[in-house]
Amino acid sequence: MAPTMAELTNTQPSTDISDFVLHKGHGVKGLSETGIKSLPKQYVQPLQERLCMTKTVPQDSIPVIDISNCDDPNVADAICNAAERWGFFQIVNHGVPLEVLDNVKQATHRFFGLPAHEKNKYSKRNSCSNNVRYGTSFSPQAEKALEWKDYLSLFYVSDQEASALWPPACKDGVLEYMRNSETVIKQLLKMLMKRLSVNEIDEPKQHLLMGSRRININYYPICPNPELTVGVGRHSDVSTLTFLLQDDIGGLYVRDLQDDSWIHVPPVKGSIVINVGDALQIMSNGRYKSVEHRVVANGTKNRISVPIFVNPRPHDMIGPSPEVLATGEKAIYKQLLYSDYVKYFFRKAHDGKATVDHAKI
Ligand SMILES: O=C(O)CCC(=O)C(=O)O
Ligand SMILES: [Fe+2]
Repeated sequence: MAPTMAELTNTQPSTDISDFVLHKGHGVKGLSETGIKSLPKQYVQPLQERLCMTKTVPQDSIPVIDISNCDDPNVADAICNAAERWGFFQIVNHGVPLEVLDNVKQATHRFFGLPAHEKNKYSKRNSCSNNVRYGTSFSPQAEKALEWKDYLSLFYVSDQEASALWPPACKDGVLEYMRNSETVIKQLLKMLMKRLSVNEIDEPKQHLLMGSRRININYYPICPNPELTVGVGRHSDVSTLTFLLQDDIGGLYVRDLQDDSWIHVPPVKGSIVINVGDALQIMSNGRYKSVEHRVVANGTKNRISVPIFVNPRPHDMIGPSPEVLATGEKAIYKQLLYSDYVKYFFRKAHDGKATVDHAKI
């Protein structure tokens, strides 16, 4: 049984908290549910990593784009302009049924609602596959301060593997959401690549752009002293595109490239948040922006999100597209093996744009 608040407080040695959260699999959700009243010290972030509300701009927002008519050149323009200017946008009327979005949110709550010992079957230590991983924070062994988030990360190989290995509590909802997202992901990539003079997405290009997918289900429980920590620290994604469903709580902030402020991404019913990842920034030779973002912790509400990271395959080489360089533009990024790039990202704590800077020539 989970300890009570009196048994598990800030006065406990940090090894007890780590054992409870990390090793026994209670996660920060379990910690939050003990009724803990103050933030354990290992979650206290350095000042510069907390989001200072004076650096947020409440009146600004990223574009919300209606994509019901994908063949309309104005829609493609809006998508490509947003990818260049913001690196982030929301789409509505995208064709993924509301019911599918609701089902995957329910599936997420079902998984995190399981007892710790059930979730812990999928931890790094216990999981029977590297493609299924339950964990907490981002990279606890590399971090000086932990992040207030639990997750289940699922690397998709095939429906058959997913059926055999993914947790029964969530697999159907997650698979349904993945299947339903495929058409719109292809449409978005087609529009984005056209502006880069890639007029046809043939099979090799399709593999490079979306040859592998990872889906995470994230849980950000109620946090004591949310102002002292983060849900997710500043980072950009290593994907080509990220396709993110959030619930109605809010808390995701995006860096405004023009003035360094942070902009909230408000929940819009039925919308999907799309962001450019590092792989697309590299392939576009810097034209599309993989922008830093972060999630704040919340003192009164639990939040979930479900990102699909649309990626190259691990063994693909990524670099600026030949079509982009055909005009004589100078490459600003090296050619890299995608799996090396991803390993570099996961070896360290979240650190803003350091991963993509590492790919510069
Ligand atoms: O929870 C969110 O809204 C964003 C999560 C995120 O940025 C990520 O998982 O990479
Ligand atoms: Fe992200």
